[in-house]
Amino acid sequence: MAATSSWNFMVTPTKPSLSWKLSFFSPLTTVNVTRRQNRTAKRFVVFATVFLDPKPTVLVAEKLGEAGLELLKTFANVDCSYNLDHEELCTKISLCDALIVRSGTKVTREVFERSGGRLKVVGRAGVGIDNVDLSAATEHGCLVVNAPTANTIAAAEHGIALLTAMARNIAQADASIKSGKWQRSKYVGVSLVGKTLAVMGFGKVGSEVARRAKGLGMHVIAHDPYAPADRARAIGVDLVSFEEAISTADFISLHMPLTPATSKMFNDESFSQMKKGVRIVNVARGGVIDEEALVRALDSGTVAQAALDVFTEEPPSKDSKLVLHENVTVTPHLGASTTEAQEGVAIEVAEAVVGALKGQLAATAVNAPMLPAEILSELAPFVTLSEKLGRLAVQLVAGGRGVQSVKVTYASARGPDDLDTRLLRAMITKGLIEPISSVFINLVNADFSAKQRGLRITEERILLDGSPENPLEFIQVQIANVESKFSIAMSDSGEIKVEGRVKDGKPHLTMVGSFGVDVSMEGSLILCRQVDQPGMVGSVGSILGEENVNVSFMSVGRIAPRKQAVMTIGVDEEPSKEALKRIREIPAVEEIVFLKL
Ligand SMILES: NC(=O)c1ccc[n+]([C@@H]2O[C@H](COP(=O)([O-])OP(=O)(O)OC[C@H]3O[C@@H](n4cnc5c(N)ncnc54)[C@H](O)[C@@H]3O)[C@@H](O)[C@H]2O)c1
Ligand SMILES: O=C(O)[C@H](O)COP(=O)(O)O
Repeated sequence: MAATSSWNFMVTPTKPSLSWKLSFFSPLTTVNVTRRQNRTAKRFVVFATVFLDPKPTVLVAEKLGEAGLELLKTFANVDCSYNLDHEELCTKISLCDALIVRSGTKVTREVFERSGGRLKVVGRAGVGIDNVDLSAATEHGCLVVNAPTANTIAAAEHGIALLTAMARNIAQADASIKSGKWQRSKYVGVSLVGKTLAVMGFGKVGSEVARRAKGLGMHVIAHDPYAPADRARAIGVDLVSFEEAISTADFISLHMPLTPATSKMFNDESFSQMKKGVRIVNVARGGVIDEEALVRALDSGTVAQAALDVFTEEPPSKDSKLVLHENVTVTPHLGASTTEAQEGVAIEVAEAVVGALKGQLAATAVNAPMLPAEILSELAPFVTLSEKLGRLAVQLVAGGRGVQSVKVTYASARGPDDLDTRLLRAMITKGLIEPISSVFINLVNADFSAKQRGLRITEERILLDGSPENPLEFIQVQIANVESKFSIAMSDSGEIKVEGRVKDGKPHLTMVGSFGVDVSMEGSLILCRQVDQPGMVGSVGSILGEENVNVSFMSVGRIAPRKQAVMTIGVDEEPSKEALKRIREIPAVEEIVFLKL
């Protein structure tokens, strides 16, 4: 399928509404024309808006590099309004075809609602789209594009800047001398050379931090259950388990995305496993740290110092104990803020926005539709099944050599010429990559993104007898050379294996490892391996009930009565870590895993 084939996000010419828009004179000037004013004026406005100024209007709501602005101006009217409050943004938005922001502007559902359908593209000049309501964007037919690569080096350099500044008390000493003091003995620092740095998350930024830290003479280890071990080895870094990384490091630098699995990953329990006097840098996302637990760890001396660029809430409150702590160095989310990176993201996002306004599908599109409706109708449930199988398989990975080798098996009665698997492969890739990374996958970038991460996807077909009426009988996804958090998920030949089918138009999980199950793949799942005995459904169900987690179904499959069993529980809400811990502590429970579909 061609990348630019018909898709839903197209820009239509400006239509004047009751509030007449004089886009001919100034893109964002609104003039209210009363009904008593003469018809000629109205006709002129309509003519001017639609015919004399066919250019789309782009609202740039946060400072954007000059090169990006120039590029936008070749194609659109550009309005740079950098300090709009939410109401001002909502008021302006109905006059705009595209909006460009960084992380400081909240693009809420209300923004899409009040755009009255005119807003067609939101460009995020950076990686994270936590500030954009993606579901609302998609529901309103608005494409979201980002700039995922241009600020990587800037973020890595900022990580190193914080690491060295923290070790030598630069910020504290600077403040001290400016307040008239000369405190040489108070600000004796620690050396970096020969110390162990644990890089948590070995993706684009993490690997660049590791490379630079090696240059400073540090011993660098990394934890990333999904990164290819050979890529780490190539720059002299060993991939180790979470426990080994945090318990052996003198310095810890965080570079994983904020996901349900990484949220508050650094908490009382993990701080207690760290070396006393450890130093922590965070240029990833504030939410990966339990900030109250970090204050406790700093007060007790478990953590000697922290250097933070990102916070759970930005800006943090003025009386934040963490920010005001004397052993903490802070910057206001400056990781991407270099002249060079901002020029880079400006060009990257401007190209994507202009392309989108022309109706092209950018490789950096975050919520792009995967296929035209006519093809989707037959494959739709298999498309959903593919993504969910990918999501499920990757969430079962615990470590090993990284997610490098994935085999997909399609069982179908249709011959290879009648079944184009490109879309299904792209959806499996989406499912495998998105839960663990800051990259968003669409049909254009799926194969490239997989290759860039060192992920090799091989496909195999099983030709079944029978009627080719159904496109596919089942799809199987296997990840080789990894360990699993749920031992049952390992097949007899040592891969993580999940298999699914479409039943009554809905995706169903039918196999986990070599264990047959049959559950609808909706919401989220808890898989629980246990000794088969009476009362288990009740015990688990009541813990979830007490935690206000709604159960959509529970099913138990077992090898033989009173032997091993697997309970599959569908849940509408995400159980807290505490709830999962309580279930894990039920004596008959052997292992448990929560999977977000
Ligand atoms: N402070 C800033 O201004 C700034 C700038 C750029 C990026 N960032 C942030 O830095 C982070 C990393 O960005 P990136 O571009 O390198 O992303 P990336 O997707 O290239 O890398 C993220 C890595 O984290 C790994 N990972 C996922 N879950 C993990 C887990 N549970 N434990 C350990 N590793 C895990 C992934 O396998 C991947 O290799 C993101 O949160 C991003 O938003 C911040
Ligand atoms: O997600 C990102 O790209 C970084 O966190 C940078 O955000 P910023 O563009 O607001 O500096």
